[in-house]
Amino acid sequence: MRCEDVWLRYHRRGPWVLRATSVGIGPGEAAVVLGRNGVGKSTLLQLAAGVLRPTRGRVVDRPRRVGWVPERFPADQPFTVRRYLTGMARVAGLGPAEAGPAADRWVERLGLTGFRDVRLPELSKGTAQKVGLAQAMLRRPGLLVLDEPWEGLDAAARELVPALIDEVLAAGGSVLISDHRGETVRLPRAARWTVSDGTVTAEGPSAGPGGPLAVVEIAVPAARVAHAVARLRADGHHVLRVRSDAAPPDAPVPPGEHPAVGSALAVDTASAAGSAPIVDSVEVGGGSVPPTDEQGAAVRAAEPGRARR
Ligand SMILES: Nc1ncnc2c1ncn2[C@@H]1O[C@H](COP(=O)(O)OP(=O)(O)OP(=O)(O)O)[C@@H](O)[C@H]1O
Repeated sequence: MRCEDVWLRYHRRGPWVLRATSVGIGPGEAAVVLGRNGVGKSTLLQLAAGVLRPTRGRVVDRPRRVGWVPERFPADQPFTVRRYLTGMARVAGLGPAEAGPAADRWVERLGLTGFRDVRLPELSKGTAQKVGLAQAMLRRPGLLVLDEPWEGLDAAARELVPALIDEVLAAGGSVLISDHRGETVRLPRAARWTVSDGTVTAEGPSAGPGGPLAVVEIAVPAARVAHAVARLRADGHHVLRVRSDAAPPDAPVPPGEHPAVGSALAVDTASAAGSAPIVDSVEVGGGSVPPTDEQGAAVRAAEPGRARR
């Protein structure tokens, strides 16, 4: 998605909120929109999402599927959570047989099970915000636009936001996100777009010390996945995906293989220069590696330029 010389004002003779704005993000990239209150962050996000049209200029290369989570989810609609999400899944193009299960999946994932049959106007702000997140993810978006997504969320849901972002990025989507609480320190690889006086200054994502990045695949016991992911994130790594590829419990484990039952695919995307990612696989599973070694192996392998020797 690219904004090309975009100008916006809300009224014909009103002040320009954005002037001559040219910024963009590509597949697998994220940008955090920063700036003081009222400076135009939401306006920029709405232009990117296609909710607003530029007064001048244009927005190009916007993916077909955009997930848009506004700062305040408009909960004044007379539907239950499940009915609303099922309807939104249909709007997003899912068939009648897929829409209900997709809604149910996201109800569960966002901890909304107890609110399934509650009408939207009766939800608290934070719960409504979760419904907003769910509707944006019903079909994985090519561009996910999140306006202050952490606002009003409880701790469990706040933890989920970076995971959703990672999923969109890992699938080759783009993410644009505004944040005045500084929560996006959790997204160290995101570009920073600062809005000030009607203009947007973009600073590219940091390649980190040592330049090119590596993707490291690690295997951990299923019971330790959450712990391993949390520690990798706390160390500033970018967890791309968690998958479960367990052998059936009774299946024999071939000699020399670890009986690992869960794995996390960490850590980083390819370098900004567009070179292919270096992929290395480090097995630390099987329950025989103490936590410190497990973490050490993952982090060592994630260091730029050291993944393949
Ligand atoms: N629908 C609207 N009609 C008229 N003016 C608007 C409208 N929406 C926003 N504005 C004005 O545009 C400017 C930018 O607003 P915007 O909501 O984009 O800022 P923001 O940086 O997201 O603010 P905040 O951090 O408080 O959410 C503000 O002066 C605001 O009053």
